[in-house]
Amino acid sequence: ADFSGTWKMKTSENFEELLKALGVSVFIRKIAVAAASRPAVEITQQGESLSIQTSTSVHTTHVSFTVGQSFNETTVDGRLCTSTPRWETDSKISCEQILQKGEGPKTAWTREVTNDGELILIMSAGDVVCTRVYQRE
Ligand SMILES: C=C1C2=C(C[C@@]1(C)C/C=C/C(C)=C/C(=O)O)C(C)(C)CCC2
Repeated sequence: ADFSGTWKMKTSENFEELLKALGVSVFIRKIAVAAASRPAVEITQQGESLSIQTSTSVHTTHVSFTVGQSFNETTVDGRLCTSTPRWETDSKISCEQILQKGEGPKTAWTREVTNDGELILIMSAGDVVCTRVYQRE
């Protein structure tokens, strides 16, 4: 599947609960929830390699990875981790994360392009699951 595109978020569920599960303070959570309510997501994909830029008013992340190869990124609450993305189906990437330092709930994400051209991001922390749906601009 092709993840490339400029994506705007349509719905988000449990984002604040996800940050809470990760121990983010209520003050920072309020900033993150407000900023993350209007993300600009830019994805370019060449074969197995993806580059994902996620911009908000207070924080922009940029990751590049090749499916099947581990890479360093940060968890959604900003902690360094080693991520291992794999194809779960030919249109869904599942990525397990291992914190590089310290302890915390198990985190992971999946990104999937659906048949009707939406992008679904699922982020988990322990048993809390956040679902965000994007549409191409
Ligand atoms: C604004 C965010 C902030 C934080 C994380 C982030 C970056 C959350 C945004 C995530 C998005 C926009 C995900 C997506 O939709 O892919 C921190 C808690 C580190 C600090 C406060 C601001």
